[in-house]
Amino acid sequence: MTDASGKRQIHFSLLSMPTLAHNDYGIWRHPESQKLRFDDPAFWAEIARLCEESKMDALFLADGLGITDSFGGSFDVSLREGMHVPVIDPGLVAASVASVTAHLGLAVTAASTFDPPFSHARRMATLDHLTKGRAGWNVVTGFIKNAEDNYGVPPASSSAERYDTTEEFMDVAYKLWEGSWEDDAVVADRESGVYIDPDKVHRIDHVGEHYRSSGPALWHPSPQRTPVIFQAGMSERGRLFAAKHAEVVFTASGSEPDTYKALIADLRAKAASFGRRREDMKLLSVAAIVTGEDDEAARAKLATYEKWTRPEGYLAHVNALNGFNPLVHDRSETLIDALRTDGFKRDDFSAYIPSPDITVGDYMDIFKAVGNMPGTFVGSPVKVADQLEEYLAEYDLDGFLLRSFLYPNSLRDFRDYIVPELQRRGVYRTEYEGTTLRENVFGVGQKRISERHHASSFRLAPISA
Ligand SMILES: Cc1cc2nc3c(=O)[nH]c(=O)nc-3n(C[C@H](O)[C@H](O)[C@H](O)COP(=O)(O)O)c2cc1C
Repeated sequence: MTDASGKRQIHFSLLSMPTLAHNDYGIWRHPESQKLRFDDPAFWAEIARLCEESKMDALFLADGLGITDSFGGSFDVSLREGMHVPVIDPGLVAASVASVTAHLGLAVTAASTFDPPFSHARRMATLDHLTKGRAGWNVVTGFIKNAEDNYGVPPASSSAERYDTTEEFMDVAYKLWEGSWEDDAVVADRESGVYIDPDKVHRIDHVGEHYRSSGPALWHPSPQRTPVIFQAGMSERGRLFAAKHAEVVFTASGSEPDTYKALIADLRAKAASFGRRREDMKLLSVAAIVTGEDDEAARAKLATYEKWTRPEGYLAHVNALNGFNPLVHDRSETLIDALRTDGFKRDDFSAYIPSPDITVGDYMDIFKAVGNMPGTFVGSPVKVADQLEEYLAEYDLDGFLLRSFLYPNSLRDFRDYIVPELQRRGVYRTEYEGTTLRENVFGVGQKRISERHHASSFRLAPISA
């Protein structure tokens, strides 16, 4: 999106998780950290308000439905580090901040693998109602073995198979959101006493390979109907899925520049092959900002974050995503050799591995010096704003999914230092444009999913804006 002067507008959402440690391992021990309160609604109210005061598109909440046993086949590292455990239900956390915010989108991660589409579609519609159109859904297919065991679902034979099943899950959900109730089904006519016009509510009668659902949807259409779809597919199949379904795609900026550029170009090309336009899909890159009054203040903050960081959590987290365990290799081995020994193909390590040319030891050290992690911007507001603008232009991105090191201080720094600087440059909103999440991502008037999106093929009739 550009403003009247044609400047590329930057989008931000906060990447968080209702757990102790997500992308901030060990920093909960910082004397000013409030992260131990991750189960306190007052904590989330403060975080949500800070996001809204910073005019972010959304608070994005990650989730995982099992404990990872990344290292050594036990839960010990995850438990010791509080790495995504305990984790409370992000959908309920999102609902708890609905009434303390008025503009902020609330994007919730939910896996397609464990719940039937009907109950998921109902929960998202409820969130969209409670927020008056600010719900988002981060579609994940679930990759944690313990989650499959918890839910008693048979393990998928491959990630591609999970995506295939998820395709059908999406269609059932779209049918329920878009194709069950007509816009004017609720008449609420006091005179006749009729609340719903029965002719305007329809069964969906879905019978597929994996799911059956008759409908009608049990809920009336919410402001956005389909929530804004977020997704982070990185594999070939995952990118194809993102290109078809995602309205906001976020990518981890962990690769070599050329690989990362190719990944972004590929996502855009794949989206075009589904008949979607450049502006129909926003691409965000995961980033972290450490800032203060000047460079020196920012560096001093970074030093305290690094003092408290525990790399074990990062290593276990990344391992859970990419399956690579550096601890079984010699520190002097080059990363590319280690990856090849472990059976990785070049394509597999595009996302979470900064450069295959470094050694295994260098790789592990990145997670100690968190300031050196890819996508980390450290410095004065002017320096960081320069870097953010350059980064977006260089990689053809639309914005950032921000990690926060120190809760809530890093968010206050973003609000107080970076937001005014970007606004001064005319590249960041000073007020929310619309009332729904989709409008704030795509522009006023775009409450409903685009007619170029696959979901719209399930619509019953022309929909009033
Ligand atoms: C920033 C970011 C956040 C993610 N959050 C979650 C999450 O909360 N839950 C989850 O199961 N997967 C999450 N993922 C994993 C992705 O959904 C996806 O599985 C991963 O990027 C690998 O892509 P692939 O499935 O195409 O192999 C996240 C990925 C990224 C880059």
